[in-house]
This record gives sequence, C-alpha cells and structure tokens, in this order.
Amino acid sequence: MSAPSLLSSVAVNLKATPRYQAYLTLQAIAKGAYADVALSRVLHQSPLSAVDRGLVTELVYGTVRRQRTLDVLIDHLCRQRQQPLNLRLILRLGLYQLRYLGQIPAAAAVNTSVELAKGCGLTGLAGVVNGVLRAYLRISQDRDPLPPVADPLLNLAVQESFPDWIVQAWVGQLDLPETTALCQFFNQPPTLDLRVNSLQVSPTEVLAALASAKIKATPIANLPGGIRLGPGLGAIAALPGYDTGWWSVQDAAAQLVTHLLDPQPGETIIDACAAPGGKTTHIAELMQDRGTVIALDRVASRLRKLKQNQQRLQLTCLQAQLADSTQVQTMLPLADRVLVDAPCSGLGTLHRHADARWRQTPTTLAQLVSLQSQLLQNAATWVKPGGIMVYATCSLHPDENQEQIANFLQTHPHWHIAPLPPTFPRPDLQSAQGWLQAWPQRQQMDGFFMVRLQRDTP
Ligand SMILES: C[S@@+](CC[C@H](N)C(=O)[O-])C[C@H]1O[C@@H](n2cnc3c(N)ncnc32)[C@H](O)[C@@H]1O
Repeated sequence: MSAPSLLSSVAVNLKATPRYQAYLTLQAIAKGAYADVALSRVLHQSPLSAVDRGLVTELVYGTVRRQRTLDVLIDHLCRQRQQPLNLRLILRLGLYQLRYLGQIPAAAAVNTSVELAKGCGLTGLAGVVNGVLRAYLRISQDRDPLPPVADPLLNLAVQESFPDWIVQAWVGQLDLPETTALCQFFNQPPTLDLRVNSLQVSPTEVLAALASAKIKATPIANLPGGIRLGPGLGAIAALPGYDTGWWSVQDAAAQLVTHLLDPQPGETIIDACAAPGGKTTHIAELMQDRGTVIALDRVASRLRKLKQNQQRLQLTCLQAQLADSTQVQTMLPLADRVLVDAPCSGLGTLHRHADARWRQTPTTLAQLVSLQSQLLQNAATWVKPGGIMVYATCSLHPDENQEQIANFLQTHPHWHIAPLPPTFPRPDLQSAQGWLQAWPQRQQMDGFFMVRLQRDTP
C-alpha cells in the first residue's frame, strides 16, 4: 500500500470508532451546541453499530457531566498549563473512561486516547496524553488522584462536578449528605416514565403490550396511569402503543402537576406555557376531552410539536395559540383554571440534560425569575373569582419557587394557597406552607415545585 492510501485508511478507521465520534460531538458542544442536538447529529451521520452508539452516548454525556472533576484532574496531572482545546477534550475522554467506566480496560482507554491524539493532528502531544493517563493510573494505585478541597461544599462540587452556586442553593435547603445524594442522582442516566392515555386504553393493556415486546415496565405507586421503564430503550417512537396514542412520555413528577390542577370535564382551562404539550394533553385527558383547553406558547416550532402530540393522542378539545403570556389579556375567556408551567432553570432535571448545569448561571436564573413573575402576574388576570391557578417549575432553586410564590402572595392579597384536591395522589409532598416539592433523591422522580393557588371569591 502506498503511503497516502495507508494514511487515508488509518483516517477512515479512526472515523469509524466510537471515541472519534464522541470527540467530534464534544468539539461541537465546546463551540456552543446543545449536547443532545450535537449527539443526535453525529449519530445520524455515522454508521456505528447499536453497541457503539451506546458507547458514544455514554462517553459524551458522561464527559460533559463530569467536566469539572476531569478538568481539576487535568490541571493537577498535566505539567503543561495551557493545553489546546482539542488536547483537553481528548484528556477528558481518556480520564472519564479510567475514572468512571470500569468495564473498559485501562490499557484500552490509554491506547485509544493516544491513537486519537495522533489521528486528530496532535501527534506531537500524544506523549502528553500518554503521560497524563499513566500518571492517573499510577497514583490511583495508592489514593484518589483527585486532590481534596478543605471546604466541604466546594469539595462536593468538585467531586460530583457541579458549579459552586448550584450546590450552594441546595445546601441552603438540604444537609450535606442529602445534597451529595442529590448530586449523585443527577450523575446517573435517567429512567423513563409513561403516562397512559386513559381515553384510549388501560394501564393493564399498555403493560401487556410492553411485556410482549420484552420491555421491562412497572406501574408507578400512587400515580394513576403512570408506568416506569428502565434506561437505554432506544427510539421511543418504536415502542408499542406510541403511534396509536396509547401513552405519552412524561416523568412522574410532571404528571403530578396536572393532578394538582384537577381539571374537570366541561371547564375552560388556559395553559400559559403549553408547548410541547405534555401537561396540556394530560389536562384534556383528565377532562374526558370535553370542555375547552387554550394552549398558549410564544415559540411556533414548539407549538407545532404540541399539535402533533394532540393528533397522535386523538384529543379534540385543545386550541393552540401563538402568544406571549406576559402580555395577552383581552382575547381570552375567563378561565376556571390556569396552569403556569413556567420556563425555568431546569435544576430539577439535570440528569436529563448533561450540559444544563454549565449553561445556567446566576445571571440566567435572575432573568428567568423576572419572566416567571411577569407570567404569574398576567396569568392571574385570566382566572375567574374562586378559580384555581397552578404554578410549577422543574427547578430546585428557591428563587424560582417558594420565593416567587411568597412575592406573588404578598403583592396579590386576593389570592391564597388552596387545599389539595381530595383525590391528589401524593399529599406527602406538601410542605407546611402548602406548596409541594419533589426531590429526586427522596422520591426517585424529577425535581419539581408546584403550588395550587386560588383567587378569592368577592
Ligand atoms: C417548561 S416549558 C413548558 C412545558 C409544557 N408545559 C409541557 O408540559 O410539555 C416552558 C414553555 O414556556 C414557553 N414560554 C416562555 N416564555 C413564554 C411567554 N412569555 N409566553 C408564552 N410561552 C412562553 C417556552 O416556549 C416553553 O415552551
């Protein structure tokens, strides 16, 4: 074989490896792409086997989640202070395998990382990759190579790879062992919950269809129509009952929000932040598809997804409208109930979005708190006297939750926190103040805050 064709065959082989595909994805994320979008784009273009695709997914999400820990290790083990970004990406990938993927032999992790460096134009730095990874292995025979930090909170943030400000927000509400358990929950791959469409089918029928497709599924305790599946199921749309609208994917905590709203057949309901329709469609199902559900959202592409879900679930009582819910007033009827499932930091769903912990900052949080407050104030004007408004976030930050509601109640004297509906399935989540909070490390579900507010009758 001539030199150029030998080179090109090496390049082709490298491109066919999961580690190269993971490296490409990490490059895209480093340039600003969302992790899930970058990963699905790379997987879409690559001809990898199902097993290799699983490895790419693990490498990408794991390396992104553990980025802070890995960077502290790199800074500690690498004599070269300023590394080019591509070298750092390869070091993160290699160290991630050594530290977290016990099933990959250490020699394979080191050798493939060195080959990756050579194949990606970093031949001159392949020795650095080899040196750092071997130093990690050598030190780890005696002790953890990750240097401890004296402050327990900062140590936790480094050990579990979270920004300090997020851990600080949790330590203000939980003790250190529980905060550690919460961080560890968010570093695991998520499970998947279904919500059975009671207008189409029973949970027993869905469980039977999943069992016949050899998919492990169990009913969720104290959640009517909730079913939990294991992780790593592949394409959701290929599961039995998806096309026929038998179920929706929705975490147990998100399902509880609509039970808290407790919509009744024939009522008028407004969903202020509706797309892609997880809760709107649940509202229509609980109303037996009778009445009016007005589904507002300000993003047209997300509203299109809501309409697709509506069609798949064969629901007719929904009307989707493009609107800014901080502004819109006159075109709406007075509602029996309003849902404000607010845009939020997502600090309760960090296990589902590997890069979210690095995207949110105290500044983005403050912007969201202001938007949530405007949404609550405007949506409150849509509610009939005596009517209900449920406010919910998938955040575990007090500024978006209990502080937000305390401010609302202070500035809206004709509103109060209402008692739970008699059939609400998880009264144990209610706090002494009346709002509800699901904590992942306690309830094994997404982190959510929800509160049922009522407008006084005159
Ligand atoms: C948490 S998501 C809603 C999820 C949805 N309720 C579900 O269960 O599928 C928040 C939504 O609020 C929308 N949004 C943000 N600002 C808005 C505004 N000013 N008016 C209306 N919708 C808004 C976003 O486009 C996003 O779809």
